[in-house]
Amino acid sequence: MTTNRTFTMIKPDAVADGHTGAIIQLIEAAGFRIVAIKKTQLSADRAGQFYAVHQERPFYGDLCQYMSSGAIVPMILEKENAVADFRALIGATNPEQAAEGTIRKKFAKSVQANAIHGSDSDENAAIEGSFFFADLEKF
Ligand SMILES: Nc1ncnc2c1ncn2[C@@H]1O[C@H](COP(=O)(O)OP(=O)(O)OP(=O)(O)O)[C@@H](O)[C@H]1O
Repeated sequence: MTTNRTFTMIKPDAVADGHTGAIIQLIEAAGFRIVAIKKTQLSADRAGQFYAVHQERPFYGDLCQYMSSGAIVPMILEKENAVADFRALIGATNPEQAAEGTIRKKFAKSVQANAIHGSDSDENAAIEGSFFFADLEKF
C-alpha cells in the first residue's frame, strides 16, 4: 500500500445540521491526516462544473441546486490506500444501503443529501482537490 490522497466534502445538509465536528472526528480517528480544509459555498454554476460527469443523469439539476444550497467543508486527506479506505469509511451512496458504523449510515438523510463526498479514484482525487485548493493551502 502507498500513502496517497483523497478528496472529500462535507455536504450542505450535514454542515447545516451541525455534524461537521463529529464527521471530522471520525475521519481523523480512522487514520486520515487533513492536508487542506476550508468552509465555503458553491454557486450553482460551480457545483455544475464539479459534478459535470453527471450532467446527463436525471438528478443533475437537483444535485447542483442542493450542493449550492449552503456551506460545505471540502478537505484533502492523506492515508495509505486513501481513496478506497475513505469510500469504505463513508459507506454506500444510498444511506439505506450503507453499512453500520459508516459516516453516511450515521449522518445521511437521503440518496441526495448523503452528508459527504469521497473521490472514486486517485486521478479524480487530484482533480477535485485542485478544484478547491491552491498548492499553498496544502500542508
Ligand atoms: N438517484 C439519485 N438521486 C438523487 N441524487 C443522487 C442519485 N444518485 C446520486 N445522487 C447524488 O449525486 C452524488 C454523486 O453520485 P455518485 O453516483 O457519484 O455517488 P457517490 O460516488 O457515492 O457520491 P459522491 O460522488 O458524492 O461521493 C451522490 O453522492 C448523491 O448526492
